[in-house]
Amino acid sequence: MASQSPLYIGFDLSTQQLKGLAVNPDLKVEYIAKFDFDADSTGFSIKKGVMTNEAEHEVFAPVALWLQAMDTVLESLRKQGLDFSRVKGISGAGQQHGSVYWSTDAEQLLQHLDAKKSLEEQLSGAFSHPYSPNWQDASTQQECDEFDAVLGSPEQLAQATGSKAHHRFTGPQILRFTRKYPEIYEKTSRISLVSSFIASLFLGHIAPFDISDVCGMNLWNIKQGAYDEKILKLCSGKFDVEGLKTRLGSLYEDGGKHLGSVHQYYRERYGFSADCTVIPATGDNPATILALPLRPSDAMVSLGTSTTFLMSTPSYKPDPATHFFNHPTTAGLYMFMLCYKNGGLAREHVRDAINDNLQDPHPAQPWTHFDEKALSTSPMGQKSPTDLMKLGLFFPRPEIVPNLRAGQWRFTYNPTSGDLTETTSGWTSPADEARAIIESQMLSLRLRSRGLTHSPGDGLPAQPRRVYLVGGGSKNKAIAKIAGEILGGVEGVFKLDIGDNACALGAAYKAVWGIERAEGQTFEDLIGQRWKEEEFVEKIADGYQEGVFELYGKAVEGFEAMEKRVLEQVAAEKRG
Ligand SMILES: Nc1ncnc2c1ncn2[C@@H]1O[C@H](COP(=O)(O)OP(=O)(O)O)[C@@H](O)[C@H]1O
Ligand SMILES: O=C(CO)[C@@H](O)[C@H](O)COP(=O)(O)O
Repeated sequence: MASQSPLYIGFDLSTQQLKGLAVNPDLKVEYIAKFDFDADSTGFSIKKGVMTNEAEHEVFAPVALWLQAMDTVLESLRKQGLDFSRVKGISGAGQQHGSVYWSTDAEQLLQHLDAKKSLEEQLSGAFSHPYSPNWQDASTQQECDEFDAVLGSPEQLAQATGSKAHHRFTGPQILRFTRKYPEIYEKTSRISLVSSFIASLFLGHIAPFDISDVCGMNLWNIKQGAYDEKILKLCSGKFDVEGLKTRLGSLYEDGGKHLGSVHQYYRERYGFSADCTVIPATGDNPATILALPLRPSDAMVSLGTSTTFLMSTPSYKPDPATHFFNHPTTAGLYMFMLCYKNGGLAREHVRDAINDNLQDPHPAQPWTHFDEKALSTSPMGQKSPTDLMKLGLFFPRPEIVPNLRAGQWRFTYNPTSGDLTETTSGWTSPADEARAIIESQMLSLRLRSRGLTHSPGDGLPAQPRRVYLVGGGSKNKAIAKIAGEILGGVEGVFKLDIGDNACALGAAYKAVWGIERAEGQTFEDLIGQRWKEEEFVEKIADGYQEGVFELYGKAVEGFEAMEKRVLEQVAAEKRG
């Protein structure tokens, strides 16, 4: 009977919520539950899932919040009627780079979980530090400078680890931790990523890192398939390098590795069966590319709190401006990524300003006015082809690409003469900014991904075959339309049937593959065979449109010049 078929659970522990969903072997979602950190938690002074210490540019999240979320999501799945004895595999997706610091009691506490108590009640003593640095943290400039120098240059660090040093990457974060909290570091038995933290909860002991998510630490030499000794030496600070190695632990190449059975706690408390196996949880972005059998010519744009641009590719071409990770399931493939801090929250700032300006601060549909403004403004704000283009950067938080302080900059650009002027004249704020912020974000993606796209033939310009939108913002048709105009996509812009749950879905598919694969069968092969295109994806906007795509090609040149100008200005400010 279909209702007795196995189930596979995928969790997504992201910035603003925990989601858990269960799929059957046909890849169909049967159950889904969500815990919104701000709306549903009790006892934490968080905003948008995090806490901040502005003075030191720190952003962090309480680990106990995630335990409360896990208790609640499991309970909610049970209340929906999920029969946990059907679950054969569990995997997860964690916000990338965040680190969890386990106490010396952690293994004991995890091993002896008491089914009568919640996780939150009994794991408070399992952490040497109650907080996990969040990917939005910008406190590690000094450590990043040291990481960028350790192999000679940022280029060489990128060549070895897939990325130059970034504030949020776990290596620089650990080095700062050894300096800010040396006594706590000494009392830390193990360090997990958010992904391996999820797996640890279900295994009842501390799980190894995942082969893809480990690439978000600036510690793993991707080509050598090992930690880089020189970098580990730097990262251990004044402590010994062997101690750091113990805290990090070893890992498996195989993303479908059977880590062990679900812990007794879950069998007693929820009715899981002993043959439910834990498969390594990965990062939220690597999990997102597992939500469909992605082809190397496709692009995914994840419109979550961060905006990320993802491609699966056989080529390893590291560059300080981008990221390469091991592919989460398939040896020989890599994940290419761009990541922006100013994604969803930056768009919300413009949305709120527009709503306030219309004296409708809380409309029933919060995005209606934003969408209407975005769609009624012409591309680049040009009413006629001879008008100047409007270009801007909208960064309420310090940005990663390019590495710039928080701020807003507005320009006009003459695509014929190349004249670029910093001015607000001609701008109607905030109305013009709805289209301008989407254009700004998409132009940056097009600028930085052009080396990886190819012509689809018929004399067409280089562009993706398809653009898939996922994450909270993928519900927005105005964003989808403008994304298609700028990024192209010969077949169009698509959304997954459950677009804002893509990373939980990718994690669940990873569990399906980990358990059901035949000897040597790849993820793409297994998921490809079960994938039902017409049921799982929906075309939401046109992609390549002749004329508009080329107009935005000119805008990309202006955008590149604008970023260069702003970077020079900000560098001059710093010099005083
Ligand atoms: N209709 C919409 N239009 C545009 N953005 C939206 C819409 N609905 C939700 N969002 C955005 O989605 C973001 C959350 O996305 P989600 O993928 O759930 O987040 P995360 O995984 O980072 O926790 C919010 O910041 C919000 O701005
Ligand atoms: O830092 C990165 C990727 O490098 C972020 O993408 C985090 O992985 C958090 O993602 P969301 O919470 O926005 O999904």
